[in-house]
Amino acid sequence: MASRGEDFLQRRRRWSVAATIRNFVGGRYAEDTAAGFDKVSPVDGTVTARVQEAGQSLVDRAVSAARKALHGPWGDTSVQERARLLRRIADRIDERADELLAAEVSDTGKPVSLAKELDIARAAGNFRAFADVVAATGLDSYLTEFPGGRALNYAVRKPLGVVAVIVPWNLPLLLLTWKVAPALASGNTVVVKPSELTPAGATLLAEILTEAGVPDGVYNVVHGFGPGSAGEALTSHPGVDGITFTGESSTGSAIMRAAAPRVRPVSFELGGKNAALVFADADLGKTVDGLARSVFTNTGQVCLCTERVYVQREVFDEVASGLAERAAALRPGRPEDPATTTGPLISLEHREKVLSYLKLAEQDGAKVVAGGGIPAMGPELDGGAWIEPTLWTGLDHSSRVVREEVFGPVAALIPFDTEEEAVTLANDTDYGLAAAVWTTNLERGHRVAQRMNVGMAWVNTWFLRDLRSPFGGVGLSGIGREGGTHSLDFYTEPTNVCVQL
Ligand SMILES: NC(=O)C1=CN([C@@H]2O[C@H](COP(=O)(O)OP(=O)(O)OC[C@H]3O[C@@H](n4cnc5c(N)ncnc54)[C@H](O)[C@@H]3O)[C@@H](O)[C@H]2O)C=CC1
Ligand SMILES: O=C(O)/C=C/C=C(\O)C(=O)O
Repeated sequence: MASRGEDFLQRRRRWSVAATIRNFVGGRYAEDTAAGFDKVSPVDGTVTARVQEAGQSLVDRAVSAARKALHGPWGDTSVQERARLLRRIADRIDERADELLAAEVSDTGKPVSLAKELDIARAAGNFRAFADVVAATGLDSYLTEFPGGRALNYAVRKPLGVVAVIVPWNLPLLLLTWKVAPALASGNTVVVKPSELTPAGATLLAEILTEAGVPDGVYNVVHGFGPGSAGEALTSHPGVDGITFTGESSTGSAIMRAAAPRVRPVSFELGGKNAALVFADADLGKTVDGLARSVFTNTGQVCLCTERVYVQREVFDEVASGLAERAAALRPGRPEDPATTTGPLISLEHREKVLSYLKLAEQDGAKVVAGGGIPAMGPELDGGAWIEPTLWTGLDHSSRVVREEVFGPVAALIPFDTEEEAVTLANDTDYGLAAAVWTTNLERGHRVAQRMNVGMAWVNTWFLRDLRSPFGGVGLSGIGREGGTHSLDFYTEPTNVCVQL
């Protein structure tokens, strides 16, 4: 085992990320592993770190450490103690926000301004929100009357146990803490497998949790890939009691198969092909602002991003040209440059996927009204995964571009005539994560939002979050809900006690 002190010192260098990113097991960095892989910057294609890949034996050790911690003093902590601990973690995140920011930016290449406002703020916010939720939430109790007697029924929550947390690369710290905070609030221990593309933040969080007083073995990190690597070893591990996952729908299916033999609970937040519905009565200025945010935020790499924009015919041209202007105004560049308003895609491999849809759109007869290719970034940045924000009109609803999740800064704009037609088009998808309705007619806003076959529908806004609300999707977009007490429902098992009086 490497000493904890050495690593802390190494990692305290502001704005730089340690050259070696290691696994964290039982409260310590694990010894060097035989296998490893490079972390490549999406900004310029340079190698920024070497990541130690966990094999089966290290995953075994991580799960054992988590099990041992569950049966140690952590298992006896009260809800109030855990709520206090979560608040200390949030405070420590604030104190080390610059280092987390450096890790997030190095992981993803996203603009510093975005990472600061969205990801780092939410990391602390997630711990505070679940401290509040767990402290305030009780369970049902009933006085049960029956002929000749009465009984008291009440339920107590117990932690699920050892939870595997598998997260993707698009909002790595936000999504990790969104799962780790309620898992710890509920008294579980976790083994985290961050995306192989974004390993730094989860590792730094291990130090922060340890400093805040999280006992050894409660939070473990194993690095690696999915199939044949740490991801598969973890999700198929018999010592894991539940799996929470965010990522692609097909990965969700693979994880479900891994969970099936022992019938373990899963919570899945998967992909989306989210629609925006713009009615002619919408405030078009605000709508185009909102649409631009919903299509282009994080270079379109948020599961909630809009990729289908249905616009009532009489305002179609105005909305299309307004949104195209917004696309053209986005400034790609280095994350730390204050003028930068958009980052690269996560990797050259992901850019290949997005480019394949750009090509397909043209083959399917799309008119490209913005972007459509790779921007010239200059010799320093041309090795990065840059892509132009892209908008299409003229695509048929049957095109794969309109039906499949692209996960980039792209959208197809499609006209409609009636509310009924808009609702039918928006719901004509295998996914069902999010939708946004843009109208000044609030009656219509409520009506249409409620008819959306999704987990989350916004009216005149997008990605406005209350962390107590249910978050998740239907169809290919997921199983279950997280957020507020919905998270506690996943991360705990209630035991009902019935006492005859
Ligand atoms: N929230 C969303 O909707 C997201 C969607 N995507 C989409 O998924 C595509 C692929 O991106 P990936 O990063 O490869 O997403 P992914 O779903 O394959 O990976 C997400 C996480 O799951 C792990 N994983 C993959 N296969 C696994 C397996 N069989 N068992 C256990 N863990 C496994 C990965 O290592 C990573 O930590 C992207 O091009 C994008 O379109 C990616 C990230 C998030
Ligand atoms: O919890 C949130 O506010 C955001 C979640 C976003 C995703 O799940 C995603 O992009 O995968």
